[in-house]
Amino acid sequence: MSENHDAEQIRKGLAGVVADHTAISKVNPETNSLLYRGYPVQQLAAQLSFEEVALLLWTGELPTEAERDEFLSFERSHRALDPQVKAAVDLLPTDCHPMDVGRTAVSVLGARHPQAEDSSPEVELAKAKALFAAFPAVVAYDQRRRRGLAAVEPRDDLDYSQNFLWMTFGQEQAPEVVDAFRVSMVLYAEHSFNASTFTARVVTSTLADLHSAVTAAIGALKGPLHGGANEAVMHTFEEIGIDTAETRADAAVRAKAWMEQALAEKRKVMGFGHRVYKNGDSRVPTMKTALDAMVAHYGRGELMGLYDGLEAAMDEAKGIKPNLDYPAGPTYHLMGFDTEMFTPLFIASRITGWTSHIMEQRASNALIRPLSAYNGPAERSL
Ligand SMILES: CC(=O)SCCNC(=O)CCNC(=O)[C@H](O)C(C)(C)COP(=O)(O)OP(=O)(O)OC[C@H]1O[C@@H](n2cnc3c(N)ncnc32)[C@H](O)[C@@H]1OP(=O)(O)O
Ligand SMILES: O=C([O-])CC(=O)C(=O)O
Repeated sequence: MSENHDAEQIRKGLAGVVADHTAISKVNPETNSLLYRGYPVQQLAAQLSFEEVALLLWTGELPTEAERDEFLSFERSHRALDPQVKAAVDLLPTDCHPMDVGRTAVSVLGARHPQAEDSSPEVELAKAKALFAAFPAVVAYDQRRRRGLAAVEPRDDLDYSQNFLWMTFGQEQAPEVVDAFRVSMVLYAEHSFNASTFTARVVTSTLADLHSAVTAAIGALKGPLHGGANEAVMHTFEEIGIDTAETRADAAVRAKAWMEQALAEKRKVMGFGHRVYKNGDSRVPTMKTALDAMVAHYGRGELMGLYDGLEAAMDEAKGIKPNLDYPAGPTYHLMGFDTEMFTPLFIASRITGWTSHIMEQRASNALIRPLSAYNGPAERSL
């Protein structure tokens, strides 16, 4: 085929283009539902650990008790911060973006992997599991070093979510906090052909290795139109101004006025809208329940005034609904993470979805290479 294509064939942003099959998840905007391997995400978030959900995504089935226990012990024994990764992170300034730290850490883990160039199914699954286990220590250490604190060793008597929070804050957290964190991990894990997952599939389609694909996916996740929106939500709250002494109703009034002004200035407000869901994101109610629990736990009702005010004003003006990043941002804020750390938390979760897609792409590969409609100068001579 030549590159003489009609401009009408262009689907800007690949909107509405069906690029391939996937058996990993189904996003259905008509029923406002999301299934992981056939199971509604709400049920998974209510009943399963994040470790079990990870196994489901990778293998396609819920683990047996023996499979689960084997993975739990693997995960616990692969949590420690690799000294070489720590050394690489220490070379990075403490004011660089934490997504750059995450991207660098995955790249270093890839380069140091003893089977870096082996992409056989068994090795690839083992790489995915090891990355899942290793990444929390990177985020936790990065959060701590920015506060001038030393790394905290993992504890193998704690589950994934408990240990993640332990390594970050050096304290065991209340069960409701751990549970809200677990729910966020389950909800962020997988969402079909979103920009970062598609990036991972494009890289895999060239037959590159898993760590290269995940490193590229992290780059795609960083932007505020995708994963970076959870951080951006908190910046919006900060721009409006968080006043812990304010009533919920007063905060809502201020937030509404801020949103009206922002929309009048044609600003995009992060945390709202979605390429696929046009009538609300299937994951928001579950994440909002987790946020409500954190608001009650930390006694921070005024934050929900900002939340309600922005949501109502956006709905009134444009009918645009919040996406998952909207409740997730303030949830992580209440837990004590710095705002810039929110998107690396998304990485920790999405490693499961990305690596599942990498394995699916590799198992049925075709190089991803679309066409373009040339609109540069006509042929000319020097
Ligand atoms: C986990 C995730 O990655 S979820 C997504 C996280 N991203 C964000 O929250 C970023 C903010 N949202 C957005 O930019 C968009 O809604 C996207 C990129 C997510 C999806 O957008 P698309 O499907 O490409 O729709 P598009 O950006 O063209 O928006 C359609 C219309 O709605 C408006 N719109 C969409 N989202 C927003 C928003 N958040 N704030 C203000 N206006 C918006 C657009 O300005 C546009 O209006 P127009 O037709 O008058 O020009
Ligand atoms: O599906 C998308 O485009 C973005 C999204 O919600 C996700 O990746 O979780």
